[in-house]
Amino acid sequence: MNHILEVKNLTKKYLNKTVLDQLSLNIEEGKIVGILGSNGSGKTTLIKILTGLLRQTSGEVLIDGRSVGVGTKAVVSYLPDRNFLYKWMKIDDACNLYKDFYSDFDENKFGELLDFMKLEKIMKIDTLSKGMHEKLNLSLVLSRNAKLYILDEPIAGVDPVARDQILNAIINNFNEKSSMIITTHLVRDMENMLDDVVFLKDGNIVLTGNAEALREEKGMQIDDIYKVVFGE
Ligand SMILES: Nc1ncnc2c1ncn2[C@@H]1O[C@H](COP(=O)(O)OP(=O)(O)OP(=O)(O)O)[C@@H](O)[C@H]1O
Repeated sequence: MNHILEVKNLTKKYLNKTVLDQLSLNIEEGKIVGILGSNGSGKTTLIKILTGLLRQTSGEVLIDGRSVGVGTKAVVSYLPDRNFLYKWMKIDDACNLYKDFYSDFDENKFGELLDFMKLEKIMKIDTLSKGMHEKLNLSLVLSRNAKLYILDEPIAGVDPVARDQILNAIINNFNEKSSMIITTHLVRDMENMLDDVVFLKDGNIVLTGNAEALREEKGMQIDDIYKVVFGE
């Protein structure tokens, strides 16, 4: 069994505050893994370390067998939890930016995803609604032929119809030779697409496993387990 991601004893401190505490985690190739946690549990901090935007205080992260750096950034396609495109752009400019930046960007796939999302290349970024922004960002990220996709809160703040469309796009475009990490606290909407789940609480993994096995073991949906773990 190959691991696309290996995290060993990962700790991140901001001054004296420990945000990730000796975290260890392996993710197998071909899996969609949900990192589930309430606000402030450390999800975005973990993702930023995996994508090289933040440096850990201690511990090791290997992606596809390599430490985080230029090499791993080339094989990771990352959807941040905020908009990353310039307001003056049209969707077509965003497409060209991605094409220039990432050799694995598939323009045809991007065109198909835009059609699916009912977006057009002539649209200006600053006229898009929040849901349309999320759909565009996701279309760009999914159009790369990456080994690992990391989606930070892909459906936060979008309406239920847009949510379904986004989830369908993720499921339909997931290539089983790649792997995906999705952070969310909207567990009910996402649990059916997750192979494995990791519950992150105050910087610690408090529960992890195969989603189906956990449902059987606990006799509950992952969403209900989440409510028990996080006391909602
Ligand atoms: N630059 C920083 N300096 C100090 N503390 C920080 C910094 N960034 C994050 N934190 C703290 O680290 C903790 C974890 O934050 P993080 O953003 O990783 O959580 P999260 O699980 O992604 O939460 P959310 O769901 O709200 O995005 C929080 O308590 C936050 O206040």
